[in-house]
Amino acid sequence: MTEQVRVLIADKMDPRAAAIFRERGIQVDEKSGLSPEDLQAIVHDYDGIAVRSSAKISAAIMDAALPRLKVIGRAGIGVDTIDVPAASARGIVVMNTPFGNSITTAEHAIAMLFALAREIPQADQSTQAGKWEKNRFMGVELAGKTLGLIGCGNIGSIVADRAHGLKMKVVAYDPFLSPERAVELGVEKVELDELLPRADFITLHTPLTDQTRGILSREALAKTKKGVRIVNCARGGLIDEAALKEGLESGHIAGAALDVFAQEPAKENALFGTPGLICTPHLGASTNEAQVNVAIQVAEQMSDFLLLGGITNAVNVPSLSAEEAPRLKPYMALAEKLGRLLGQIAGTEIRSIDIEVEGAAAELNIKPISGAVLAGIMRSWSDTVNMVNAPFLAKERGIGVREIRTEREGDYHTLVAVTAGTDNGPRRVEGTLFGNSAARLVKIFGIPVEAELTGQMIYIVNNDQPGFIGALGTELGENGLNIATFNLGRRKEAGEAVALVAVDDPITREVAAQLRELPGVREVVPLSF
Ligand SMILES: NC(=O)c1ccc[n+]([C@@H]2O[C@H](COP(=O)([O-])OP(=O)(O)OC[C@H]3O[C@@H](n4cnc5c(N)ncnc54)[C@H](O)[C@@H]3O)[C@@H](O)[C@H]2O)c1
Ligand SMILES: O=C(O)CC[C@@H](O)C(=O)O
Repeated sequence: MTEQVRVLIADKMDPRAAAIFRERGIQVDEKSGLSPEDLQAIVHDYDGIAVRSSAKISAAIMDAALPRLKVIGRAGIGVDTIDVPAASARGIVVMNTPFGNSITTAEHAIAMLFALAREIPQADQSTQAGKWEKNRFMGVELAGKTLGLIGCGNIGSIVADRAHGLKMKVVAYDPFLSPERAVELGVEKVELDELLPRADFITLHTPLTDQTRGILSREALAKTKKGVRIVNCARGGLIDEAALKEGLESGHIAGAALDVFAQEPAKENALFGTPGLICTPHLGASTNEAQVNVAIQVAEQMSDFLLLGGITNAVNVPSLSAEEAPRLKPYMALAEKLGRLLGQIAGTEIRSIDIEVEGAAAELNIKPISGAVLAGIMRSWSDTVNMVNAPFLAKERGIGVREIRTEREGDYHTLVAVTAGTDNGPRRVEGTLFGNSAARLVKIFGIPVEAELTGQMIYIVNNDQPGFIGALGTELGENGLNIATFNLGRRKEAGEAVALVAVDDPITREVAAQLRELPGVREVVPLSF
């Protein structure tokens, strides 16, 4: 009986997420606000964890969730609350919902621009305090001003579009923004050192990475125009908060609007109370529309993965749509078996792996096929490997991986071939699908052998000589091993031959040793699939 798929929603999320999981037959628990310790104590029961930005998913939580946890879904964009390298190393897929809250967050940034320009929160507070300080609040217009965008991806480009509507001039610093895209967006692509002194308003829209941490450092802030106003609705950590405070106090910076902070939740912060500062508690994505979007999207994506194997918006593994998944499934099974065979018979350290797809297979997404090959090969070395962590493990071990696609058809309408580069030369196995679904080995180290790779098998290399098959059958029979299938191939008459024999029970070391003693036998490897 297959086990019930279970998902934990570990943060406050729109109820539509839970409804979708249930509709798709997944059992779901909703437990937000748990301490890391409490979360760690319960995660082992779940195949998936869905989060927003409060629940932090550390390596320790993942370890407590293994071996069951397969996917972590982020109902939002930033995955900085999830230890993604740790997830990759453990074979756990991490997915986000990259577009669901972009408009909402861009609108929050624009709202912050207006709030800064007209000191709306301060004026509101003063008015409601009965002060009527009409002369205290003298604002600036946005029209005609220069907006400096740091980061011009999904959200940055929406902000640019809205800023154009407000008649602002937009300059953008983003090393990954192509000149063509900049033209399309109507923004002037500039270096950071040019943006800082030119911008009347600066708004940040980059992820927090080693390159962007402290991008508005003390030195950078010192280069800004006097009277600059700064908005951060991206990530805390992009601005040096102490330097920002000094800039606000000295009057060099006229205002700063922060939705995000270096430490969150920011219940205390040295910046609080500084003149010109406006804060919101990480509300960028908090609209009904955005929360419905990301909740639906994360639940659909996680369900597709857990139920169908489809992978969308994963940040640590190539995508595989729910439509592609059924077509790729038999190929991935074939690829995994070829890898598994090669991993067991390569005989020495593997230094490189070439994965070739030919004919019908060449029309498919090759990444999942190569991931399955690598997982198959490495399963001989590790129980916890899967197609998510296999590419990382290969890289870690210095194994070069190449993917080769050949459109033409050879002897088979579809073929997957895997060549392992070893100190003993290349070791190549080839396989096909019969009837588009039945995985079959068709060649092993250049010798044609047609075999289903299944269950317990023995791989034997021997001299092609009379009497060998009889002797092998007798030896297996005397050890109580029933032969399920027997597949033979030879390089040439009286030359090197191979046998792949499926048996009903596992082959012990002793039996393998006895088989090695048979006349003409060169190599015996027990296999399991
Ligand atoms: N406040 C919120 O609630 C909220 C909501 C949604 C997103 N966010 C955050 O907003 C940020 C932007 O999200 P997005 O969807 O636009 O992401 P995105 O990936 O579409 O865009 C990020 C842009 O930053 C650029 N970039 C990367 N490194 C850079 C560098 N060193 N210097 C300059 N630019 C660099 C990238 O090229 C890319 O164009 C993310 O940090 C995300 O987590 C916050
Ligand atoms: O879930 C939230 O409220 C914040 C989301 C935001 O930080 C994101 O990166 O998408």
